[in-house]
Amino acid sequence: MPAPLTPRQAEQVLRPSSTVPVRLADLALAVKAQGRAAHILNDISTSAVTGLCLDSRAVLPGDLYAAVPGANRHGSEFSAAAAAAGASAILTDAAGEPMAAATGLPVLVIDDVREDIGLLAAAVYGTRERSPRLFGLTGTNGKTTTTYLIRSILAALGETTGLIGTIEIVAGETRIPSILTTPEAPQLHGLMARMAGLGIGAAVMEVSSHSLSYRRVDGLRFAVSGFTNLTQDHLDLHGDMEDYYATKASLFAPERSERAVITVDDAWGARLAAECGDRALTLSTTGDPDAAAQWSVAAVRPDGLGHAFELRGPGSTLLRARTGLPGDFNIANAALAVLMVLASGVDPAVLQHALDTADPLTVEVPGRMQVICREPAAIVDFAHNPDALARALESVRSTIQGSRVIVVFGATGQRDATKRPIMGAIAARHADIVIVSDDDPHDEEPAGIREAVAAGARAAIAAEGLSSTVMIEYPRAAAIAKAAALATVADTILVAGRGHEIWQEVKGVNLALDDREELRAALIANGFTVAPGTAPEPNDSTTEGTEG
Ligand SMILES: CC(=O)N[C@H]1[C@@H](OP(=O)(O)OP(=O)(O)OC[C@H]2O[C@@H](n3ccc(=O)[nH]c3=O)[C@H](O)[C@@H]2O)O[C@H](CO)[C@@H](O)[C@@H]1O[C@H](C)C(=O)N[C@@H](C)C(=O)N[C@H](CCC(=O)O)C(=O)O
Ligand SMILES: Nc1ncnc2c1ncn2[C@@H]1O[C@H](COP(=O)(O)OP(=O)(O)OP(=O)(O)O)[C@@H](O)[C@H]1O
Repeated sequence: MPAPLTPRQAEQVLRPSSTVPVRLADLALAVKAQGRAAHILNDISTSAVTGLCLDSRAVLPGDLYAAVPGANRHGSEFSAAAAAAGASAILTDAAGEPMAAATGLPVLVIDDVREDIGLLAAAVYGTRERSPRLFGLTGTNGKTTTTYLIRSILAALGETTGLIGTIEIVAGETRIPSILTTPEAPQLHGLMARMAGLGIGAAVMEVSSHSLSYRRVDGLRFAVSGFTNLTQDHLDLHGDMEDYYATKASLFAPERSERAVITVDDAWGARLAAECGDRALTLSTTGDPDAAAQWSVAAVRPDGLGHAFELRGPGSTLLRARTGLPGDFNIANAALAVLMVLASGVDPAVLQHALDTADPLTVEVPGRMQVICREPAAIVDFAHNPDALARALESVRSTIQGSRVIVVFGATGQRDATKRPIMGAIAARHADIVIVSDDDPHDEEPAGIREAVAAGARAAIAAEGLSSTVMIEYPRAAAIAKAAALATVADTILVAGRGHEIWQEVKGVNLALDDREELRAALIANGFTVAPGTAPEPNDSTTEGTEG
């Protein structure tokens, strides 16, 4: 496995090949124009910057290093490191001023760096003038899958599209694994400028609730934003569902998103649609004839591993589509992708032609309902919250008499602990054999996490009279091996929670672990024939494109 790129190498490949220097004084004026204070220390009238960066470890020569207060440290503690890396100036707040000024570099001091970081990143990279047409996806589940589907439809329409999300960042020939689902504002604006420089006309990105909380998408204007669904997740950050909703909903503010496509299958979607008014297209995927939506999924029928369906819109508008992706929820993702492309202004007849001729909704999404073997059916999926796990388990249940569902999963350490027993109970309800193992324990003791998940499963079995069996197996590779050893050809194995991930973090150490590889090897060891891998994966090296 090639070594991961260093933060500086990653920064280098995600930036535009050149930028016009921007004077610090002009950046100060941009902040003041918003009615906020700004002053410059150690100034020389020619102070100018060619990039913006939030991390001293990624600073490139000529950058403005943005030193923000974090959960652990104030970024100004890294001022000297940023200066040593070649930063031309530092952007910080009053608390960061002394350490930043001590470097002798010019320092732009403003009240709250995160509040203006989008504005400043847009100014440094000129993204207000030149940026790809942007599609944004938010919601608890389905963002990654839907971004791949949109990109695939746009490719079928002859368009090259950039991609930013949990799995990877793709900008032309550059393709690198992601650190964050939604990068920080400076990197996003740099990427937009890079893509524009490469002649990439559209970009599709996941917008996490963290990114909205941390103002990472500030200064971007989305042509179309889409909402998948909202169920429990990230309550460690948001505290309650109301805050989680309000954060997600902020993507759809008129100054941020021109158009919206909102799945109204849950009450949160219905509320968001009401708040968006005319800017939103609404989508119902439940088959409920009384659903109040402009577009609805109808005439669903199984087609290979996936489904064919119709999208019925206002008047007699009709689009026919099919997706080869397993899982009922992928109908919803596919429908949302189609409508987002439609909402971007593509002619319905042209879109229908692309859907009919290129099968764009059958693209493989790494680690999302990824089929490793057909007999037994063995699937790796990223489901790592209660709703996703329930829906993934429901959708893999075979109709073969006597077939069992075996699930392997765990829960992440140092994240929303309330999910653990809930997910255990869901597994006990939907699977016959529940093998509880580790996810990313991070710094938490793994035994306690496993026990909390298993306790939820056992409690559900006792309370609901379920017949499922619960066992604890670790490390995760052993749990996967156990599942393969227990399986017969009629059974289904679902390895849930880690999807495309290739590193497991245990107490600060990254251990190589790829569920797909472990599952393949375990199945082969038990005499089963596995499906060949099809999707090329991003690796930790990158090919750079030529800017046009
Ligand atoms: C909880 C969270 O989101 N934290 C983010 C936050 O970190 P922090 O406040 O702890 O930062 P800190 O460690 O105190 O450091 C303060 C500042 O010093 C800088 N620093 C730090 C060390 C150094 O050597 N040099 C340096 O410049 C840091 O870049 C930071 O700006 O600011 C950092 C700088 O941008 C982020 O990298 C970091 O994301 C961490 C890595 C993270 O794991 N975030 C996750 C939870 C996240 O955002 N996830 C969502 C998806 C969630 C989902 O849907 O599953 C995402 O969009 O990725
Ligand atoms: N529309 C959906 N509704 C419910 N569950 C879904 C939906 N789409 C996908 N899932 C489930 O959620 C998992 C994650 O899917 P995906 O990566 O597409 O979503 P995501 O929103 O990007 O998730 P994350 O933010 O956690 O990366 C899938 O592996 C699948 O189990």
